[in-house]
Amino acid sequence: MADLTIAFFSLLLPFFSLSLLVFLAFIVRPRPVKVPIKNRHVFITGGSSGIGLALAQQAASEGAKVSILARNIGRLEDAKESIRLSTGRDVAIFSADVRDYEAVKKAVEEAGPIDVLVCNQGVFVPQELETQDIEEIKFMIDVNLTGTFHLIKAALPGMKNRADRGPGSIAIISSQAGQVGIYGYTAYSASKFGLRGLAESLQQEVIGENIHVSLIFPPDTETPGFAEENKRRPQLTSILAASSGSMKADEVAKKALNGLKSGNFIVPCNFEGFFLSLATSGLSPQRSFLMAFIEVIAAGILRVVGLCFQWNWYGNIDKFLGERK
Ligand SMILES: NC(=O)C1=CN([C@@H]2O[C@H](COP(=O)(O)OP(=O)(O)OC[C@H]3O[C@@H](n4cnc5c(N)ncnc54)[C@H](OP(=O)(O)O)[C@@H]3O)[C@@H](O)[C@H]2O)C=CC1
Ligand SMILES: CCCCCCCCCCCCCCCC(=O)[C@@H](N)CO
Repeated sequence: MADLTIAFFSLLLPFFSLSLLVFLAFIVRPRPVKVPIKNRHVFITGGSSGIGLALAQQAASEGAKVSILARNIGRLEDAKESIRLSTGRDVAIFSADVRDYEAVKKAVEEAGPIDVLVCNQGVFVPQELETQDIEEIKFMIDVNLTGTFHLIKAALPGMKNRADRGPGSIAIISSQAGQVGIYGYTAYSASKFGLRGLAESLQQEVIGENIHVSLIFPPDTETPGFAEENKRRPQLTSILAASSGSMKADEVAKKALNGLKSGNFIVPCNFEGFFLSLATSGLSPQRSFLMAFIEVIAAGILRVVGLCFQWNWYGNIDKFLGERK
């Protein structure tokens, strides 16, 4: 018996692991790719604040030609000035509301063919569904989800005709609330989960054009938008979201930029996010056979870890509701 156990661990286990690795190396699709940004046109929505502004700053400092889009022209001008001061480079600014398809189309056409489109604009007003206004629910779906449809549809014709024909990228900023539902985020989570369906389907449609889709999943991030959110966030939302800690906008932007340059489909931003992405890998495309290997090996145990998180969250909800009664 002991001999068999030794044989299993010393011979069979390495053999099976190696076979799995080789198998995955052959089958993972799409193939790995690198998306350069130097001297290329990077178009970032929501680029006047928070994560989008940090992205614009970093892309500009890496030598990209950057365009940013948002509604408020004053804040766009401030962003342009601060990027010029910190990087010495000029960014083009476009004022438009992503909910207005014609306005988006006009801005995108004026900006010229895009190599890397970053859909980062987003609004988040957490509240329990029962008390949240229908208008606010639609607002989140319209800006976060429908707005992203508008952008991609407007940008695709130009992207297909991009000057250098090199690998292009469409990067979408989701949220960890787009990987797991969290109390107070019914509308917001729905808008962010929707982006995943959009991204998974879109990747199959644009792979033939050498365009690569990335979905970025940040945890709570210190931004002007987050400061606003905190003024009215349900306490339970904050308690559950704290399971994943918080990051600075610069750190998230760095992860997002590295993720899209590596052509990764799923881009986690922190330690917890890495495990959350493994636990929710589902049927998403995976370019790296090593990551695919980790996903396969970790699947069972991560389901147990995920259930422990749910146990903890429902415990918190129970406690909180008990205290309120
Ligand atoms: N901060 C966080 O905790 C987290 C944020 N995220 C996501 O990251 C993204 C950026 O968030 P963050 O940096 O915090 O946000 P901010 O609120 O700081 O900035 C939002 C940006 O989006 C623009 N924007 C908002 N609405 C529209 C619109 N209708 N049309 C065009 N532009 C618009 C804003 O400009 P203007 O108002 O002038 O239009 C601004 O430039 C969002 O998608 C968010 O969901 C994900 C996880 C965590
Ligand atoms: C199996 C392993 C599990 C690992 C841990 C899971 C932790 C999940 C926490 C989810 C937090 C959601 C924060 C959303 C932030 C956001 O989008 C708002 N600030 C609005 O912008």
